[in-house]
Amino acid sequence: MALASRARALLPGARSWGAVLARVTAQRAMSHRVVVETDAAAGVAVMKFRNPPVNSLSLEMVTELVINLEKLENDKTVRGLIFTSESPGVFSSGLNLLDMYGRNPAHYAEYWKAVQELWLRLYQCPMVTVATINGACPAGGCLISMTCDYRVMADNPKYTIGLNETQLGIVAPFWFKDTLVNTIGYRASEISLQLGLLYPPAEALRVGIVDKVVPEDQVHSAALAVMAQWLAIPDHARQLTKAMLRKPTVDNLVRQRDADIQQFVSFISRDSIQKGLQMYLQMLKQKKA
Ligand SMILES: CC/C=C\C/C=C\C/C=C\C=C\CC(=O)SCCNC(=O)CCNC(=O)[C@H](O)C(C)(C)COP(=O)(O)OP(=O)(O)OC[C@H]1O[C@@H](n2cnc3c(N)ncnc32)[C@H](O)[C@@H]1OP(=O)(O)O
Repeated sequence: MALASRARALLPGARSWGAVLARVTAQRAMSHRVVVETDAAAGVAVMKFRNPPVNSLSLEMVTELVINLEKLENDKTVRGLIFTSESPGVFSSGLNLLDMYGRNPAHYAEYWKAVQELWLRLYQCPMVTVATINGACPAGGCLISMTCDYRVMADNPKYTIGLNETQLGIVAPFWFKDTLVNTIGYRASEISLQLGLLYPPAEALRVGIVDKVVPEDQVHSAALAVMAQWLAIPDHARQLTKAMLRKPTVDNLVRQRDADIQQFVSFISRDSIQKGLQMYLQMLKQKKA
């Protein structure tokens, strides 16, 4: 029931329960953009991103993430959750530019509501969450990892992490900013967010946007070791502490969710922003060529 209501909230175009379930089932049947492997004995699940080519957070991917998260939260045997990319090289390229470019306002609103839902769920997740950053991690990818309790990054100078929105000519929403400030502090956020900085591992560790940098072949074992340390703490004490620390930031978005959606739709629909996104997409294509 809870799953269906979540799906209905995320898929407002669907008119009935049947339509909601048919749409979700169809999405699932088409592909699994998220793969979940659970070690019941250890009480740990690993959620792997599988949305080629670059794990962009498309509407479908975001919806699958939310549905899988809700399932895991309802599974009382799972106490810890690790996020990683199934294919090393790109953890996540962030929000899907094609969900923010050349679409209509209804689509932008639906997309933004889903992205909000994902952040709200992740930031308040009662499980211990660890991001195993085994590839590039810009913008929305960085946001996902910053919602986790701990971040382990592979020591590969090709991989960078940060909120680079300004480099695309867009403005990170206030709750992205809040998450960054909570992670690295105010002054570092002023520099990081205005310049749209992407940090390679050593700098990422120095600024505190990740907590540990390890050789690439040890990134998964390091994440498991961190998880074991966190799972040694009694759940109820850790969960209440996490909720207490994060509640003001969560409340800030919950209070103004609809206004935030409207602001996003009006901002992203501007000709100048659409033009900027078009140029950025072209730049990505040219870089490839
Ligand atoms: C006043 C304010 C009010 C409200 C706030 C309003 C608005 C705020 C809005 C939005 C916030 C957005 C946050 C985001 O997450 S935006 C996304 C930012 N992401 C990036 O900048 C990353 C871009 N990508 C890359 O840098 C690279 O692709 C890479 C390092 C991740 C991987 O490099 P590779 O060399 O391995 O791969 P590529 O050849 O570059 O890419 C392959 C393929 O994938 C396409 N692509 C890449 N990233 C994205 C993406 N995020 N979304 C969609 N598609 C993407 C790329 O174009 C290539 O496509 P083709 O194969 O050429 O078709």
